[in-house]
Amino acid sequence: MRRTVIRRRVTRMISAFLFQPPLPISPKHQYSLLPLTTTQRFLTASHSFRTLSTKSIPNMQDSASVSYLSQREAAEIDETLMGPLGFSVDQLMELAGLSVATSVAEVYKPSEYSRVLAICGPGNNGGDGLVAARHLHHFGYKPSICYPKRTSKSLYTGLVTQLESLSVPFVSVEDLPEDLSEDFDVIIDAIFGFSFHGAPRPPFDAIIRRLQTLQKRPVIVSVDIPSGWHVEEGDHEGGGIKPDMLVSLTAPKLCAKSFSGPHHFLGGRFVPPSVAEKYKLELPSYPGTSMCVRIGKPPKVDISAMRVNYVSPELLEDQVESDPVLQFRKWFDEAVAAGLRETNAMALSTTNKDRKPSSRMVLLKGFDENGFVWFTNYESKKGSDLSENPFAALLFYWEDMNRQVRIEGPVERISEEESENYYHSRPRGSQIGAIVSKQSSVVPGRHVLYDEYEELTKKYSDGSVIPKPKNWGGFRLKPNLFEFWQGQPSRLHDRLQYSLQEGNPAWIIRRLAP
Ligand SMILES: NC(=O)C1=CN([C@@H]2O[C@H](COP(=O)(O)OP(=O)(O)OC[C@H]3O[C@@H](n4cnc5c(N)ncnc54)[C@H](OP(=O)(O)O)[C@@H]3O)[C@@H](O)[C@H]2O)[C@@H](O)CC1
Ligand SMILES: Cc1cc2nc3c(=O)[nH]c(=O)nc-3n(C[C@H](O)[C@H](O)[C@H](O)COP(=O)(O)O)c2cc1C
Ligand SMILES: Cc1ncc(COP(=O)(O)O)c(C=O)c1O
Ligand SMILES: [K+]
Repeated sequence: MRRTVIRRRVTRMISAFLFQPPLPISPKHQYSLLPLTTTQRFLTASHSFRTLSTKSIPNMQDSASVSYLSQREAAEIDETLMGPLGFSVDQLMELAGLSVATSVAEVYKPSEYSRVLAICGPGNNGGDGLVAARHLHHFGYKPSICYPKRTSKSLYTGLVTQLESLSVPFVSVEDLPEDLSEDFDVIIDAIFGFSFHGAPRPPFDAIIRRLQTLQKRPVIVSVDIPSGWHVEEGDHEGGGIKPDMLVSLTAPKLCAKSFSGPHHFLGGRFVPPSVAEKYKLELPSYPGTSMCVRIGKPPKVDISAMRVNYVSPELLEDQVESDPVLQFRKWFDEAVAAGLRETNAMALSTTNKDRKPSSRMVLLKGFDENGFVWFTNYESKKGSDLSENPFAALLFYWEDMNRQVRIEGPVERISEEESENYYHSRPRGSQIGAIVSKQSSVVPGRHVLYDEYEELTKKYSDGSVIPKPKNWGGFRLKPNLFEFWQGQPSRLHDRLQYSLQEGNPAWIIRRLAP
């Protein structure tokens, strides 16, 4: 009985919130937003063995636009989340701080940027900084905290205790080193958030002045608002801090429009659709299980300076299998166990009769001592290359494991029966796709494929057998050469090559110079 009354009251509160007119957000507050680029994925690559990153590339729909909030809207959303929508401040702060920590980890790897100073202000922005520091500690960074104006609320004393229990040092303003660049790689600016107003008061005024003079290092990561900036007008007087990274929470505030640093991220993956609808919020979708998403323009990168230093266990002659197929099995299984996506994706290189090479990705569908099998259209470019020159090279790159495998050898078609069996094991849509696609031929437009696909889908909607096109089937490459490559520091990689000599079934293992 009581529960029904409460439920009714909550329902009323939520609908009151939903039907209240939203504050207008003008179209000029919509800015463009780009999906995660290959470059960013490259930059986020770590330096040793990793397990699967759950990140995926956001689709193009995400790149429409992003809305900006006024100070009033930000405060109103905050109240709504913690009122009718049932969140507690602790929860939001935890998620906000985690978003900040994951954004930092996306761009600044602990191997290069381990020494973090979180400067925390008196409000919730400061609380976000304390939470972020705790997560960064667990991510492998070495955070220190400067928290000059503490509050006695249990949420904050709890956050301080948690950090102290991790032996995270607290530094007073007076004890901060003269030259911040000597002791720190990253500064988390968690001084003021969206409730900042007026001019900064001591001791934060002096701290902000010090941040204004920083050059390249340490980098500044501002939480929600670059401290000292006007929440809506930004750095309106000029000369404010120039953060390298801004992590906007919930949605960017108007000041973020004048942020010109290289890394703008959005965090706070907790906005329910009702809030987004009411405030007409255009927000990007968060990729996979990520707590943050890059917004704004992609960073300018110096391509010539892009490199990853591989660190891996050594690959030694006496540790590998004498049979390369077994060695491949071992690495393949390890890549699968590490959760890599499409472990069976491989580059297939062929040449035509004029010795012109061409490469494309295909999926490995089976391998054993008889060879490595993939499926395709026999009348495709690769199919015609292989009929002109029945030799090919396969290449696997398991990036997260710093491993590459090369396989070369003659190629032949598999039996019709094998191809039939495999074809009918595929999803029916892909079977129809194979009929529709005269692979590698010119198509006047997507609609041509789609129309035929629709037609055939109808035709086979009764569940009857979809006949395999004659020109679709498998190839098998019988290896006569393997190379197992393991990335190592200073480009001194391990390369173990397996080759066969005429008339001798035993594989010869040789180390090649990297
Ligand atoms: N969904 C959300 O919205 C979420 C919001 N979250 C976070 O909360 C932040 C907003 O927090 P907040 O409201 O506590 O305000 P914030 O700006 O941290 O500090 C206010 C303090 O600063 C002080 N102060 C103000 N001006 C000053 C000055 N000139 N010089 C000196 N002091 C000044 C002010 O004192 P007062 O002036 O009131 O005496 C008060 O003590 C938001 O930006 C985001 O980071 C996330 O945690 C979760 C999700
Ligand atoms: C990861 C990945 C896997 C692919 N797997 C296959 C495959 O197994 N068979 C296939 O015919 N095409 C596959 N494709 C498409 C090919 O890369 C290629 O576009 C197509 O086969 C036409 O190549 P061609 O014109 O050189 O013959 C795959 C593409 C990618 C990116
Ligand atoms: C054109 C084409 N054919 C075949 C395949 C292999 O698909 P399946 O795994 O269904 O055999 C792919 C995979 O990407 C493909 O793109
Ligand atoms: K801040």
